[in-house]
Amino acid sequence: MSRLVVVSNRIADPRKTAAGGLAVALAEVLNNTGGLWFGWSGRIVDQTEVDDVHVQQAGPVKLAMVDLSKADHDAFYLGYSNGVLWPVFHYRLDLADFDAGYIAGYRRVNQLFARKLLPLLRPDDVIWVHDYHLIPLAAELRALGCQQRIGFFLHIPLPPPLILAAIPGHDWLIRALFAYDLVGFQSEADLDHFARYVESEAHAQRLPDQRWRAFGRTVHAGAFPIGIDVQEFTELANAREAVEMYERTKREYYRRKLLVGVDRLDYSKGLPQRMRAFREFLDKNPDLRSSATLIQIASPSRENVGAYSDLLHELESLCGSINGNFGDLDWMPVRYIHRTVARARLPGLYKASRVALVTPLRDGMNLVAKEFLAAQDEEDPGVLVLSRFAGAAEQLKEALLVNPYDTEGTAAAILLALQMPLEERRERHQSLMRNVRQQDVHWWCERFLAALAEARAEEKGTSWLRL
Ligand SMILES: O=P(O)(O)OC[C@H]1O[C@H](O[C@H]2O[C@H](CO)[C@@H](O)[C@H](O)[C@H]2O)[C@H](O)[C@@H](O)[C@@H]1O
Ligand SMILES: O=c1ccn([C@@H]2O[C@H](COP(=O)(O)OP(=O)(O)O)[C@@H](O)[C@H]2O)c(=O)[nH]1
Repeated sequence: MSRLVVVSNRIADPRKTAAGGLAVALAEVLNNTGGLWFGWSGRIVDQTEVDDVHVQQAGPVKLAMVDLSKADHDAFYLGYSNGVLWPVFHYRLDLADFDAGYIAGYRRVNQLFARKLLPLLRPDDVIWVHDYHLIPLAAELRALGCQQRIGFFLHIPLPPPLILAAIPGHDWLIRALFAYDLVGFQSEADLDHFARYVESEAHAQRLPDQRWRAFGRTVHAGAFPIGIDVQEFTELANAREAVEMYERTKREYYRRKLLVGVDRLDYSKGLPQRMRAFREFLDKNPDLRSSATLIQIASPSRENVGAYSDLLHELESLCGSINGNFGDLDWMPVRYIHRTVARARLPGLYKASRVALVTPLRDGMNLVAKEFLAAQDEEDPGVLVLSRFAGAAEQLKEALLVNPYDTEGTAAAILLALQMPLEERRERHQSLMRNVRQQDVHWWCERFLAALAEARAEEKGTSWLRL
């Protein structure tokens, strides 16, 4: 069996449960193959100290990490990855900062990753690169002579061709994808955008079996929706921290029906739109006012990127005005928490809630939607209100699907969710859980790696790949 090499910007120690489902799923394959996980250490150091690779053993898995200088981190992570690619890939051209200096930092860090990874590779390794930070990595590796099989998975959406084409140098970026043997997306919609882009902008030829040929190379592409580790999450739900959280929340809110939202504080998550919909619901349903409370966890994220601090102020002001206008001495409609809540406690909060509001304006997948479902008591389950623009909506069709831009429509769905009879809640939850269980993170991992094993690198030439 070939050794698996995973490359991602962030690395999580796969032995720690707090690391999450992705780390657990990757840990399983990495453990079985004595694999290697390569990425950024999370440390910012002086330019003169950048050269070292820190290697650490985590059970049978080797973690290899590089540090970044402040200039590289700012241009690569804050600048190009999160100031250009993140907003554009989430359809937010208005928030993109096309500073010409960022791309050089993005290329520099991808070249650094390639240079540092190459000596650690073995001839029969299979390499799996994750996410938008590392799109040109395979091309950089190929330029250094790397012949191994390389797959890429994009965790965020891929927008339609004309949005993608607004990125200066978009052709360079997408051409770099042809250095991979397999490119995976979260949804059929993303795959369709890829096909349309490469056929119209790069004049790629569509071949049978989801293969596209351009720039003298053939790439396989497919939709591989990511799931959660249901067993790991169930164990987390039965552990002390989650049980305590459940009991405390139930005790504190025994007179209320709880709605819950758990998101990074990110403009893609539709938080102001969600608050406006909740305000509309309160406004239209005065009789239900004091019986519904929304707990919104907004976990701090990318605070050095301008668009994120604007969002923070907008959200704080909305929550303040809702509580000011609708609250009473014994009831606050919104409990807004601008802090990261430990993953171990979340199942307790989900289980204590009657409704989850997962209403992003765009989302690659959204794992919170699946975690909420997995944490429910199947005899008395809560209801998932889900944006039709989350990748998860392609799979979770029995949720209450909403358009988050439609304030009245979302407010109506909140009412429906709060009043849904037990029988219907059970039926919906049962069919949703069939999907969550079947298409879990192990299914995702196995399908991607099986497709990568089958994907034949049809050309070994590398000269054109010099980006
Ligand atoms: O590393 P950060 O900048 O702090 O951001 C955290 C992660 O956010 C993104 O998550 C995406 O992947 C999820 C799993 O596939 C998916 O459910 C979600 O819809 C996506 O937004 C990002 O893609 C990761 O690289 C970041 O580490
Ligand atoms: O305060 C928080 C907020 C989120 N999460 C976890 O972070 C992940 C968020 O993943 P999702 O796919 O929903 O969105 P992303 O943040 O990756 O865009 C989920 O596993 C959540 O349980 C957490 O542990 N604590």
